[in-house]
Amino acid sequence: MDRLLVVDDDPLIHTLLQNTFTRPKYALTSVVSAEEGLESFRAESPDAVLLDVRLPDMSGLEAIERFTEIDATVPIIVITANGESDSAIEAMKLGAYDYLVKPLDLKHVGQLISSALNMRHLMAVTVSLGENPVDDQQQGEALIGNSATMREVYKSIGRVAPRAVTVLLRGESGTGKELVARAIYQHSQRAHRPFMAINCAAIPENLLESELFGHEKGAFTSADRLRIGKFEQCNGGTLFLDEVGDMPLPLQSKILRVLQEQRFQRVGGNETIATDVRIIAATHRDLERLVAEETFRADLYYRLNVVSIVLPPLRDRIEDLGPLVDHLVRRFGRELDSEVTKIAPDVLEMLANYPWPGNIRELQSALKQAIIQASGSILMVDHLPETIREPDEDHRSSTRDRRQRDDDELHWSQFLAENLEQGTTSLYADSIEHLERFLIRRVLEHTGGHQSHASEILGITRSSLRNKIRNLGIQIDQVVRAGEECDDVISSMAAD
Ligand SMILES: Nc1ncnc2c1ncn2[C@@H]1O[C@H](COP(=O)(O)OP(=O)(O)OP(=O)(O)O)[C@@H](O)[C@H]1O
Repeated sequence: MDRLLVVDDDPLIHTLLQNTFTRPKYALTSVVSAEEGLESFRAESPDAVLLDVRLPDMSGLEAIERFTEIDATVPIIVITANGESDSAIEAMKLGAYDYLVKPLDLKHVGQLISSALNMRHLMAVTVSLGENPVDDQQQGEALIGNSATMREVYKSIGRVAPRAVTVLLRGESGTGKELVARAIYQHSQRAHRPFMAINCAAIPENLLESELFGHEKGAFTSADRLRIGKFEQCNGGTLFLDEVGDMPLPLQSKILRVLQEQRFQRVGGNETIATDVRIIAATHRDLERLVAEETFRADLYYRLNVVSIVLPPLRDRIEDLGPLVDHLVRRFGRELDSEVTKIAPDVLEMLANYPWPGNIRELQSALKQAIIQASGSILMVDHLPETIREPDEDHRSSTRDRRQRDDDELHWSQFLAENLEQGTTSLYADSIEHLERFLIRRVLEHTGGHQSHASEILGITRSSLRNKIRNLGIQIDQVVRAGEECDDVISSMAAD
């Protein structure tokens, strides 16, 4: 149940909202003054606040400051009268989540409350690491998995979270990048400030710029009022830029400037605005390739890639499948009110043979479908979706294809053709270097960037691996640095 606090001296607003946001989904508390609102805020820790800017005992702006002093992670939606857009903007500069104009449009109110609650959920629901929760009723979310690569991920989270550095999360879709971003935020010194997320691939280019940086009134045809963007609103907090590889080039320059100078201008504005936002970026894209194709700025890539964490695909940490399945079956069993409590042994075997291109998100969906199909307490192979039981040729050959793709990464034919064409006299040495770069990148990917583990697999010393990484100009080594080496990098970044 989500707890909403409404602070407004207008009884009609209370009646309207009380009739709309009802139990069991919402618990709504209504008060008529700022002081009462503050008291209830302290006592009941609501998930979102609707706050009138005109209150009898305190200005709306002062009230926002007082609320955020108590807890800046609770979204505040400001209610204004028509013609009070200036106070609404000031409120947003102070960190209000958004604003509504009276008379209230209930559909809009509902949308705004739902997105504010989503944001609150990202901040407030704790992400624990490497847990295999036995307590079915436990609140919060967990990054499940104790494989070596996931343990490296947890260590990296612990190392980067408290430092004032930008972090790049890499990994296929559904591998848990958003969960990791939240874990970093929750373990950071900014945990008591806002966390906001924006999916750069989901918003059209022109809107994305406004969403991030805001716009001045009249900046473009539909800009009928000034808008505060996420960089201004999230001041002091953490901004999660999901799918950063999909960000259009012009915006990449603006992001680079914020990263370098912590300054930006609203769209259509001249004023330079200072902000203090920690960025956590994520992508499933091959940024190196995008840089080579000139669709991603190399300078932004270097700036983002200093500290990065690679989330391994599920098929490369199949030892985590058992605990994940246990966790998800318990969770969905509970949510779907199902009797299923166990899984037949051949189910796990079948799941382990599937390549999971959609990773954990796909596993969740497959298990949910299976639980819906199941009638007794045991989940059987027949309950699994057909795509898992009888993967088509694409999926069956996925492992083979993956190997093939990796081999393709070497681009042997192209590499040889180009070199022969150029009349090279160092083909042997160049080919070995080409192969070495591929090999080391591949192994580092496998170990989640862990160099000691990679040197063990390669059968070379750690210092030899380090030299090769340096000489070959491999960036992937920044994935997760082992031990004190990582700390050195992070400390120097922190000082940056
Ligand atoms: N290690 C994990 N343990 C438990 N659940 C996980 C784990 N990793 C991911 N999940 C769950 O899988 C789903 C997808 O995770 P998430 O959204 O973090 O992935 P993502 O890498 O950000 O995906 P995308 O690139 O598509 O945005 C979420 O519901 C998340 O809670």
